[in-house]
Amino acid sequence: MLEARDVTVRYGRQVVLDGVSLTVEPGRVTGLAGSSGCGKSTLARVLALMLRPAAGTVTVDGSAVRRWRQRAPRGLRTAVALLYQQPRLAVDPRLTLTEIIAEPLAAAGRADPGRAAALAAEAGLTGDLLGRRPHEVSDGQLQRACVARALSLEPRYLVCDEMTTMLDASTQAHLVAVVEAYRERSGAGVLAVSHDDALLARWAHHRVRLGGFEGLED
Ligand SMILES: Nc1ncnc2c1ncn2[C@@H]1O[C@H](COP(=O)(O)OP(=O)(O)OP(=O)(O)O)[C@@H](O)[C@H]1O
Repeated sequence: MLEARDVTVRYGRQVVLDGVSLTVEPGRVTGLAGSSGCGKSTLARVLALMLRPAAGTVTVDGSAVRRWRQRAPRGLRTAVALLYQQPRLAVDPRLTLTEIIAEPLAAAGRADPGRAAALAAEAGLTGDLLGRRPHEVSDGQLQRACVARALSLEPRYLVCDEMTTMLDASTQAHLVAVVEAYRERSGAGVLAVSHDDALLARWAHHRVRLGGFEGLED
């Protein structure tokens, strides 16, 4: 289980999360909804070990997180993958899509071009796109590469923060299907953050609304 308990986050004097708790179970999709600015992305970053909360705890399959971002132990860092709304902010613009997808495997000393190619194909990237750099592809194509990259180290949890919000309906459906296929074969848990209630109604096993109705689930 990926769990945030009593998490508080402040930006300066603004309290963005005040004692919030949320769990993501293996093999299940938790939907996180809530109005704009209520702190969904902040909670997503805390759960992806990218942001240290001012108070509260995060545990990954029972291991308490004590160090964050690059200081977190590799085993914990790679257990949770984060997908953002804007893929252009998440990639090195100098790399080709193949290099972007292969990067985590190479960094882990497990370079495997065949696996990177298979992930790219599963994410719907055709061969002609793989040698291109981010500025030569669309947002949807770049997000496909980010999804392939996120799956490369077989994370136990995926945090999808408005992963498909900017994309057309068919790309959205395909990327959700790729994440779902991965979840079903790996047993990974998914946190799907979205302001799109219709998407969460289709995708999530249960939904949590942040802000005002904290803890209310359906
Ligand atoms: N790095 C930051 N520094 C200061 N304030 C921030 C920072 N990041 C977010 N905030 C503020 O914290 C609040 C919560 O932001 P957050 O992005 O977590 O909300 P959200 O629910 O994901 O919103 P949206 O649905 O619009 O993406 C907002 O008021 C935002 O302005």
